[in-house]
Amino acid sequence: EGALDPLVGSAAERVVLSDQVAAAKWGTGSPIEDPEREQQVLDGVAARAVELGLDPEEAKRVFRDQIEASKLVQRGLHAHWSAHPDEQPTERPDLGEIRPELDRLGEAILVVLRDTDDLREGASCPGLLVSAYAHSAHDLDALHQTALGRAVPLICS
Ligand SMILES: C=C(O[C@@H]1C=C(C(=O)O)C=C[C@H]1O)C(=O)O
Repeated sequence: EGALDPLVGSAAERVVLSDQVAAAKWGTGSPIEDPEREQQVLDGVAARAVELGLDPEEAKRVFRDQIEASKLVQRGLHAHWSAHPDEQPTERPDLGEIRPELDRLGEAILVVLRDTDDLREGASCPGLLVSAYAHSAHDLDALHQTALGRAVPLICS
């Protein structure tokens, strides 16, 4: 497995978990975008980055992309479900149970960001990133591949 596979794999897990977020919000009138929760996520990321010895601004930049990727999935699924009512979710997951899972994935992403700090500055990073993307995207449909592409462009610093 390549050196960036764990990092891109965790970003892919976050993108896939966003399906549950989309289902939690579907039919409730809750907007996909929740700026207050985004700010909480980013504040938590910055604080944890400092503890881990990561540049908090860099960590926040990476997580702004994770958030955009999640909203891309949610918007894509809501559009799909509007057009294909037979594929709408039949159960509504509890957002309050999904967000702690997003937080756990966020922690995993921060730890692997720290573990790959030197590697991500090196000349080999773009090649490793493409290879990790290919491995993770293999199992994803087009929407989730697009979202994963949105999630990882700032990984090589
Ligand atoms: C994932 C959610 O949807 C959006 C994306 C967020 C994220 O990726 O962390 C946070 C808030 C929302 O703007 C959510 O509401 O939890």
